[in-house]
Parts: sequence; C-alpha cells; structure tokens
Amino acid sequence: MDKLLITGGSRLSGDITISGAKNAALPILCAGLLTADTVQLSNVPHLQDVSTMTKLLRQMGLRIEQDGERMSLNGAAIDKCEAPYELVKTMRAAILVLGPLVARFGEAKVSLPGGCAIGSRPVDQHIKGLQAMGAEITIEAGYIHAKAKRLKGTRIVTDMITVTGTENLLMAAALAEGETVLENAAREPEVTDLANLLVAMGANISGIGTDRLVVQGVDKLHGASHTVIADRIETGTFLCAVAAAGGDVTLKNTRSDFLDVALDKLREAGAILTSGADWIRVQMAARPKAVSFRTTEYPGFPTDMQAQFMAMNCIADGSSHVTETIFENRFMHVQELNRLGASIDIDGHTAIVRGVEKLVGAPVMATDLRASASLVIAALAAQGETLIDRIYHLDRGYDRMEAKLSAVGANIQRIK
Ligand SMILES: CC(=O)N[C@H]1[C@@H](OP(=O)(O)OP(=O)(O)OC[C@H]2O[C@@H](n3ccc(=O)[nH]c3=O)[C@H](O)[C@@H]2O)O[C@H](CO)[C@@H](O)[C@@H]1O
Ligand SMILES: C=C(OP(=O)(O)O)C(=O)O
Repeated sequence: MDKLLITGGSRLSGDITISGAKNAALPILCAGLLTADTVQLSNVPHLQDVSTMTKLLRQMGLRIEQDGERMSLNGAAIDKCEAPYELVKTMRAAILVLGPLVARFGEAKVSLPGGCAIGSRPVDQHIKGLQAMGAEITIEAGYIHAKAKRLKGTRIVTDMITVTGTENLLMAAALAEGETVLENAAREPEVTDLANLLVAMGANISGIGTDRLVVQGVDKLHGASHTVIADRIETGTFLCAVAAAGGDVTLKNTRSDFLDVALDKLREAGAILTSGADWIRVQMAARPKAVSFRTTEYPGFPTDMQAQFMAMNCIADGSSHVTETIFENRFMHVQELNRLGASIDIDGHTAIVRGVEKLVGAPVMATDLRASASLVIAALAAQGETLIDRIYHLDRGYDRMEAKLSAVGANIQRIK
C-alpha cells in the first residue's frame, strides 16, 4: 500500500496547474449514458474515482476513449444497466448512474452504497425523487431495482439539499415526459457544470445555478463537447497548504469566484490573495491567524474544505471553532492531527482548535479523502518527517498531488 513521506518546513513557491473537478467529472461521465451520440470531454482529471467510474461505465457498454485529459463517450451500445457492489463500495458517486439508466432504458439495478467514514450518507432522496417521477423501486439483497416505462415530470422537494441527489434527478428529468421542478436543489458549481453539459446535449433546463431547477423533458439528447470546470476543492487545498507552510504560489487554470467564503477566511488568516480570470496567487509570510467557520451548502463554507482549514488552524495564532453541519462524522482527522502535536477537542459537531507554535512529524493514517489532504498540509508545516499511510483515499480525489507539491518545493515522496 502506497504511503507519502513528507519532510516539513519548506516554503512553497512557484506555479501549480489545477485539474478538472472530481465532483463535476463524475456526474458528467454518467451523463454519457443519456445519449446514443458522442460526448467529447476535456479537462478530465486523472483520479482513481474517474478510473473507477470509467470501469463501471465500460461494463455497461459505454464506449470510452481517453487521450490525456480528453475523453470521448459513446452510449450507442449500452447493454447492461447494472452497477455492482464491488465498484459502488469503492466510490459512492456510482449512484449517479441510477437516474440516467432509468430515464433512458427504463430500468436499473444499482448497489446501495452503504455508509462511509464521514457519515451514514443515505440515498433516500434519490429514490424518493425517482418514485415521484413514476419509477417503481424495490430494494432487495442490497440492490436498488428501478423500473419505469417512461419517467413523468413532477414537482420534487427534497428533504435536504443533496448534491448528487440533485444531479441524479436532473439527469432523469432531462429525458422524462413533461415538466419536472426540482425545489431545494443544490447550487454547487458542479451541479451547474452538469446542467450546462445537459443543455448542450439538448436538454431544456431553466433556473441553472439556483435552488429551483425547471426541466422540460425531451425525447432524446444528442452529443456535445464540454470542458469540465476546475476543481475548487483542489484549489482550496493548495491555498491552505501555502497558508500553513508559508510561500508564494500561483494556481493556474482555476477560478476564484466559486471559493468566495473560503478565500475570505484565508484573508482573515493573513494570506494575501490576488486573482485573475483563471488564476489565484497566494502569498503567506507569517504564521496564520486562527479562523472559525461552520460548513454549509454552497455558496457557504464547503464541508470538503473543513479538514484542510483545520490543519492550518492547528499551527495558527489563537483558537478557533470549526463546526461541521453536513456530515455527522467528518472529524476523523482530529486524532491524527493531534498525533502531530495539534491541540483539538471535539464537542458535538464542533472542534475546538487551540493553535500551537509547532507540529512535529509522526506516522499517521489517512481515513478519508479530505482527512488525507489535511494530514499532507499539517505535515508540510510540521518539523521533521511524517509518514502518511492509506493514501489510496487521497488518490481517489487528487490528481498527482505529490508531483504538484514537489514542483513548488515541498519535500514529499511516494513510497511504494
Ligand atoms: C461526488 C460528489 O459530488 N460528492 C460530494 C457530494 O456528496 P453527496 O452528494 O453524497 O452529498 P449530499 O449533498 O447528498 O449530502 C448532504 C447531506 O444530506 C444527506 N442525504 C443526502 C442524500 C439523501 O438521499 N439523503 C440524505 O440524508 C447526507 O447524508 C448528508 O448529510 O456533496 C457533498 C456535500 O457537499 C460533498 O462533501 C461531496 O464531496
Ligand atoms: C466526500 C467527498 O467525496 P465523495 O462524495 O466522492 O465521497 C469529497 O470529495 O470530499
């Protein structure tokens, strides 16, 4: 099992190119199931989750050709509407095949994802929405079986804001009969990116970027070309790394407008940020100041950035309160950060972080994707060597992270 060995203490300086967004690429790949024509994609990130998704979609008969960051999908020969447990258990986003399969082929058999390290993460809202559109759904032996001659548009109000729930229902609604209104829809930029691709494929969607999506179903979708948006969480992760370790780094091929709240928090921490249409520069010369925040849905503070900011807070001047409101168990990194000398206590959904002057390297274990990123950031800021185990979590969602960090001066190596 691969590990990362990091010797902390180097300032980071230079340029990093940001990859396409994992959370946009995954639903967008599933949108390839909605048409018999070819969908051409660019800026697709190199990630384990993308490999898992392409493996799953190929098993269904989707033809996928890949050339670096470009991918072409063709759904003319899909012959298997099934997502097996073996793949769904390694990547929850596999649930995103459910909506497209029922909408285009009238049936789907998809393994229930089950729980995950950060929370129980049920998919009841995906099911409730499809049922409201007329799908007959049964759950048997750990699988969701869905059937519908043709889905029918209706008004759906989800109990809570759900990102992949909105995406699944949006893809289903694109091919349903009549009008679907999705109330309480997620407004994450990745949902908008998917919606923009669907429109390019011939879908009729209004309210894109708002919490009320109105879809007039069409009989068929056609091929399109699309560039996946930049990964705002990868962007934020490198910004936190510089804020914690110090330095001057320019992130290229990214945007600042979808990270407003996180950028405000970094400024509050003392980082100097400048940006243009497709770049962000971060300069950090001093010890960061502690910043408190609570995670919420977009455009609020992203839960996917909570662990990375907490790592920065560990070595900050002052104390902070970090409140997690989206997932019930997303503090797995706390005990590992404490092993590096951090001082964090948990009180319910809030972590109280008392900044310490220094962290000291130690062997630690990654427990989930963003927890892994927080350990990398803490290790970059720590004195001495940190060995991070179980980095397969990191590989799910970061495109060659150690290569990007080495290029800006970090002392980091992958140990096979
Ligand atoms: C592939 C992808 O895009 N993953 C992102 C997506 O995950 P994902 O789409 O799984 O997260 P959701 O937005 O659905 O989850 C939000 C909350 O709603 C709950 N819930 C969700 C659906 C449902 O049917 N029932 C239910 O109770 C969840 O348990 C969670 O507490 O959004 C999360 C929240 O921004 C991010 O952390 C993930 O990185
Ligand atoms: C929780 C995340 O991803 P997923 O929904 O794929 O588990 C994440 O990207 O931080």
